[in-house]
Amino acid sequence: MNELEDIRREIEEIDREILALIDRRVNMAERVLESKRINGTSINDQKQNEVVINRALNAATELNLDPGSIKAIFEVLIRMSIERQNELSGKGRLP
Ligand SMILES: O=C(O)C(=O)C[C@]1(C(=O)O)C=C[C@@H](O)C=C1
Repeated sequence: MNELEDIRREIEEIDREILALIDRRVNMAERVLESKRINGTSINDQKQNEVVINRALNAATELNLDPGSIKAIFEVLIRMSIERQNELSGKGRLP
C-alpha cells in the first residue's frame, strides 16, 4: 500500500470518530430537553450559545486553528442540537 492510501485511511478513521462524536452530541438533545422542561428554559438559549462558541474560539486559538472556521462548525453543531430538540418537542423543523 502506498503512503497516500495510508494517510487517507487514517483520515477516514478520524472522520468516523468526528461523526461518532457529532452523533453523541446531537443525541444529548433528549436529556437536555428533558432538563429544560423541568427548569422551564427555552430550547434556543442565546447566552449558552455564546458560552459554547467562545469556549471553542479559545480552544481554536490555543490549537492554532482558524477561528472563523471553528466558529462556523460550532454554529452548525448548535443548530443541529436545536433542530433535534425542536423535533423531539414536536415542533419539527421551523423555518
Ligand atoms: O446547553 C443547552 O441548553 C443546549 O441545548 C445545548 C446547546 C448546544 O448545542 O451546545 C444547544 C442549544 C442551546 O441554544 C445552547 C446550547
